Amino acid sequence: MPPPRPPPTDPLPGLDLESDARDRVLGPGALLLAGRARTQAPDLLALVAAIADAAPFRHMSTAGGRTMSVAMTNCGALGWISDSRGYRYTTRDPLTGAPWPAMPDAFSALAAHTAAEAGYPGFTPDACLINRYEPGTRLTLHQDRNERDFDQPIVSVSLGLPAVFLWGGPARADPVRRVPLEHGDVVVWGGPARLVHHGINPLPEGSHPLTGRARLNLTFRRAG
Ligand SMILES: O=C(O)CCC(=O)C(=O)O
Ligand SMILES: [Fe+2]
Repeated sequence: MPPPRPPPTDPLPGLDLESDARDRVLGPGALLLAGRARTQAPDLLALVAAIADAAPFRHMSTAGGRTMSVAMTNCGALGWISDSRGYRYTTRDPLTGAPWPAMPDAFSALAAHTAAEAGYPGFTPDACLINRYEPGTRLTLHQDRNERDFDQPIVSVSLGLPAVFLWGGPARADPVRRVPLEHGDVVVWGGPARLVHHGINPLPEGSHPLTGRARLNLTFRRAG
């Protein structure tokens, strides 16, 4: 049975406001909010498809000359890119020369709401990186550090195939925990956790009713 509709006065219709048994504190400043985007997922995925029509998924290259296995695009005022000159944020899509597609209201509302639930009120993202993983694709351990203000948290939304999130520490050599992420899960990290190393294990083979052989991840940031 579908979940009951929120009353019409709900300012954020469609959001899953309930806590979940899989909710988990990953460490000081970092929370897994399980399933918070599940109800909205079909709408989010339709918005991703519209964004990818204007700004196609592409495999970016690194300064070292490698091609990233994760396919990426962006929406919002700023988009994260990597090329032979390194990592940075741009206002335009280098592939098309056009500004990145606008961030849909449903995206910013979800990010703001889940950030507030995790203890970061007033989060207004200006960048949403959209990652697409296929089975075998991984994201090696890294810190998100191309943003101006590390006081702003990161909000990360998982859609489609499940994945194992690697959650380390501020130092690269810190022990790494394996955190299963499912469709609709939201991870928020900031404050003392803002520069924790994290990554995604190679995606296992599988097929999801909404995304097929893929996992989509939305990473919301205040970049500028
Ligand atoms: O796919 C994920 O869950 C993590 C993505 C990530 O860490 C990033 O894009 O910087
Ligand atoms: Fe990251």
